[in-house]
Amino acid sequence: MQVLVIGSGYVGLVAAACFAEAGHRILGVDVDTAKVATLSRGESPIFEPGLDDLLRKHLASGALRFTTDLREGIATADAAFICVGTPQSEDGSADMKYVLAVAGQIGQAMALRPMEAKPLIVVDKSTVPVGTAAQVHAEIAAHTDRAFEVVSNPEFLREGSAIKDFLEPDRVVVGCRTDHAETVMKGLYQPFLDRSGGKWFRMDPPSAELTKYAANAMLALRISFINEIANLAESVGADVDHVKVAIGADHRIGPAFLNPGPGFGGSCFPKDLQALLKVGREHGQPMMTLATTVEANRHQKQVLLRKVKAHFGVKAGVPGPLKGRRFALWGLAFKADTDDIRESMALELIDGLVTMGAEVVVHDFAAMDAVKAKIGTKVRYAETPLAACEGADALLIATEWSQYRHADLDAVAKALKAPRMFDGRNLFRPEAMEAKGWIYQSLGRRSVDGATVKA
Ligand SMILES: NC(=O)C1=CN([C@@H]2O[C@H](COP(=O)(O)OP(=O)(O)OC[C@H]3O[C@@H](n4cnc5c(N)ncnc54)[C@H](O)[C@@H]3O)[C@@H](O)[C@H]2O)C=CC1
Ligand SMILES: O=C(O)[C@H]1O[C@H](OP(=O)(O)OP(=O)(O)OC[C@H]2O[C@@H](n3ccc(=O)[nH]c3=O)[C@H](O)[C@@H]2O)[C@H](O)[C@@H](O)[C@@H]1O
Repeated sequence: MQVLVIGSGYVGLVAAACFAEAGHRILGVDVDTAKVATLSRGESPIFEPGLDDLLRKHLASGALRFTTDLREGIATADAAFICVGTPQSEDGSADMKYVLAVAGQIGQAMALRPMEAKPLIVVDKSTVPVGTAAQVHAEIAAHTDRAFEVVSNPEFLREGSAIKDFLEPDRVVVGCRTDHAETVMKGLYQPFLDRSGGKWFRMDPPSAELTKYAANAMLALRISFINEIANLAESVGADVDHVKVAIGADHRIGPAFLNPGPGFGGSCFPKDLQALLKVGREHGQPMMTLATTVEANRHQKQVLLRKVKAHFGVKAGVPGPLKGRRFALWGLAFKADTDDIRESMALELIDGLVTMGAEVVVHDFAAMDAVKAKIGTKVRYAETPLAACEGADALLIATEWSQYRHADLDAVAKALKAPRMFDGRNLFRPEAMEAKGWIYQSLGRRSVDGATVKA
């Protein structure tokens, strides 16, 4: 099949590369000329494991090409995927201006399609509020009398494992009204479902649109829940590692996605929660669990800072004890295996520490450039995890890069002024740290220096 993928960000690039891998001919489109030039040279503008290889492979084979002009591919395309951003507007709702702009461009370009061509399947893959398929339909129809159908096909990939998630999906959700649309979509996705044994769900477009928000909201809620259990575990002398494994063994709960952390971030959970809250308000259906999840996450994003302040004896409004101290910070991305720092808790931590007069030396395996571009010389940047620790009063861990888990802790202890760690990802076990003589605080387990801090 011939497919246009409009928007070459995390979702569009991964979709383009994976559809090319499945044997389709893909034209990737982006308004950003620099990005298109980079991509056309076979370089990925984002860090995503496995993406570079697929891009290079299919640029070389000719299955994949990039352009700034969607008109180049519209005449012969079977489907056009809209994968542009839907950022948060000031009132919390999803900003639809990029999606609707693309719909308008598709509408205008439709004149290039032969009258007798099969209906173009226009696919909303961006995360969009319920009713968007109808809006996109109206926008395209305003410009053309050629046949098309708008389909909702939300994307569930995670950054850092995006290629695998796309090639081996748990499920594919397609909101469509006709069998032709379902046939085209199945033609694209069946190879992936064959590989993963994933499920196919056909439904109406509004249900597909709501499915996406419901999935992200449920996951966000789950994380906030385990974070609260972790905070409570510290206060009552329980160990969240035991609790999460035991509750996860109930098949109704399941073991995945139950790791306490320093608050969820990223480009999607925070904005999608706000968008769903807004939809609820608009329809007189307050989403109370979600409002609480947002609050709980705001609180959780301060968890490491609270622990540091308590440990060093910062009293309310008197930041003195942190003035002049140096902290090593491992991890800047909102999670491991990505360069994405959108809504990353590490940035809030840096802010808090610097405001109180501390110096922060940071390290990350992929997100240093993004942080440099955002906050410049507010922090110092270290080439290696160990270098970040030289002369620091403590090591803070915000991102769970596996390399950190395998670091030489004896060398790290030597580099620090004192072997002191605040671990926001529970990379190590308290007993092991105790045996090595560390002062160690983590989430939902006992503190090794005995100074358990209320979260
Ligand atoms: N990042 C993720 O992990 C996931 C994102 N999503 C959703 O997918 C959508 C896209 O997200 P990302 O890929 O992260 O966004 P992104 O911001 O990385 O990429 C969007 C791309 O669209 C391009 N663009 C904007 N207007 C355009 C136009 N008129 N024509 C062509 N290109 C245009 C931008 O230049 C940019 O390269 C959002 O709605 C997001 O919520 C869904 C699942 C996962
Ligand atoms: O709509 C989206 O954009 C995507 O949002 C999330 O994917 P992503 O944001 O890439 O990352 P996740 O792995 O879900 O992590 C989100 C946040 O939750 C945190 N998290 C995750 C899992 C966990 O057990 N504990 C935890 O604190 C992560 O550290 C991170 O800050 C969803 O998992 C994807 O299914 C969805 O497609």
